[in-house]
Amino acid sequence: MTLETISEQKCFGGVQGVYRHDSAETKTPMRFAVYRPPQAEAGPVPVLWWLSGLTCTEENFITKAGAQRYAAEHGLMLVAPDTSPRGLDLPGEHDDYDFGSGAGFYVDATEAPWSAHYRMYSYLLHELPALVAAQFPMDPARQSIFGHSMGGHGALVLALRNPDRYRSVSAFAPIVAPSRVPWGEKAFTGYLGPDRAAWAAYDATALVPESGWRTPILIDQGEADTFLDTQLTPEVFADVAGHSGVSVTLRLQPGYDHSYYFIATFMAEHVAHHAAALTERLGP
Ligand SMILES: N[C@@H](CCC(=O)N[C@@H](CS)C(=O)NCC(=O)O)C(=O)O
Repeated sequence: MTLETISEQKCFGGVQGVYRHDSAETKTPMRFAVYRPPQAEAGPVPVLWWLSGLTCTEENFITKAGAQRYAAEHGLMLVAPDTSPRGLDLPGEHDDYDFGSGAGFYVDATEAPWSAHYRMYSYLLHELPALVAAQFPMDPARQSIFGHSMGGHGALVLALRNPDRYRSVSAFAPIVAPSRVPWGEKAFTGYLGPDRAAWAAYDATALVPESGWRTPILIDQGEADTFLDTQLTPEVFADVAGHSGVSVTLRLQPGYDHSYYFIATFMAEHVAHHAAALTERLGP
């Protein structure tokens, strides 16, 4: 596994890096960002995965969210991947902001031509963790995940389908019921085909009842977010989770919109939420 360093810069005593590798899952070069906290110099540290929303690359989070300060305080590594394969030119791939490039929706596509490359679910569950564990001082036994909007959807789906992999999950303005909202219906039709039965594997609200998820889920949602009622609908997830015995803290934040200004405002609390789970001693 060859890793190319794009940049490395000192940040809050640690190192913010951007890297590129050839992905076996997407059959494209993929970029991702890793923040190594100062504690990583002494040995492996827990890792907190961040998944971004529509139109983002690996850059938005590391330049706008302000998470490095809190990761350094708690001794957590942050990893932020890109949101889709890049460098392809599939038919229509770059036409819309909510489908194709920048909009991989963290699924393994089954519909041609996307199925050959748009395999972000497997990329994030298998390939990238193996690469990061091999190349950086990451403790694979301590992983958590969070994200924004489409990335909140990805974080919830990865966590709910893999409760033994991740200790905690949180989200900012997540898409929680993609099978029922226009962004999700468009993406899932394109990537997974018209059979809605196949969509449930990537729908947090459909997954949560049988997920076996155990730790409290934190969701922050701006009340002035213009996507709230049409695309995000967090109360739908909170209701179903509540009836399934999964604890969800849904915080509606007055005046906040969908932007990284909102994310940055509540970032400290999300990193602390994960740090508590990642540094808790498990077992006897
Ligand atoms: N209306 C927006 C929708 C995309 C959007 O709001 N993207 C959010 C995630 S869903 C984002 O994080 N954008 C990048 C940024 O703010 O840095 C557009 O067309 O660009």
